Amino acid sequence: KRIIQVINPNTSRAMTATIGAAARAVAAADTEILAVCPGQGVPSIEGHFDEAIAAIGVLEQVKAGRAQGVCGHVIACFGDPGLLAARELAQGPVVGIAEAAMHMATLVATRFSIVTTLPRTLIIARHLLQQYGFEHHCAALHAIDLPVLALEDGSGLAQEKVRQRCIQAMREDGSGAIVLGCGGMADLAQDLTRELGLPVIDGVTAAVKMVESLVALGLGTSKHGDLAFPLKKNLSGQFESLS
Ligand SMILES: NC(=O)NC1=NC(=O)NC1=O
Repeated sequence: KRIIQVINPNTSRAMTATIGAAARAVAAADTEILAVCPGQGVPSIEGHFDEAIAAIGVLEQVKAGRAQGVCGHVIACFGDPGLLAARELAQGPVVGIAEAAMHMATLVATRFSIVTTLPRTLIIARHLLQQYGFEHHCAALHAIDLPVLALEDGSGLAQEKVRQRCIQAMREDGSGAIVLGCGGMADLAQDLTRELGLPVIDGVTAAVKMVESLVALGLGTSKHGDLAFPLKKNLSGQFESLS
């Protein structure tokens, strides 16, 4: 059995459970999913400040996962917080859910739309599109204008807003696929794909299958160059455990 660590970078246990369940639903029979979140940090990630805080928890979880012998890691927040830093720490592959969903969307459609949570996180998705080279593949970005944790409040309001936004995007954007822009939306993709009749892609499940593929191909994070293990130095205070 191989173990894939799926890290929810925020501290919401309910969202960690949603993410873990989505990952397990697609994992191969010989893949065990270890769904985790930081013990301390930020309850939801909705901006640059939250991402900076969450990145430390991601690194701590990657280090813990390595000690537990996981074969790869998923960063299950649509900002892919701490992705490159995590790759320096990791031996196995590290895949963020934004990059995973975007890559998958480009394989099934010439252009895709993104539906995410708060408008202030749209710039983060735009930055990732530029960083990953997908800005010409993304036709439009939309926000449901609800906070991330509205997805876990049990009312179904956020889920209905996501559905409405996806229907609008399908009608107006000229996109062939839609990317769900939050780890907490992971359980919506299959039903929306079926109802709307176009690929609605969740990054958690996409990332799990990409990590399985990378591991199957013997591809871990390259340690040749800038993703080599961090330079040895004395980290102080709360960062000592990351040495
Ligand atoms: N755009 C987002 O909603 N990003 C996210 N914040 C979280 O806390 N989890 C996400 O996926």
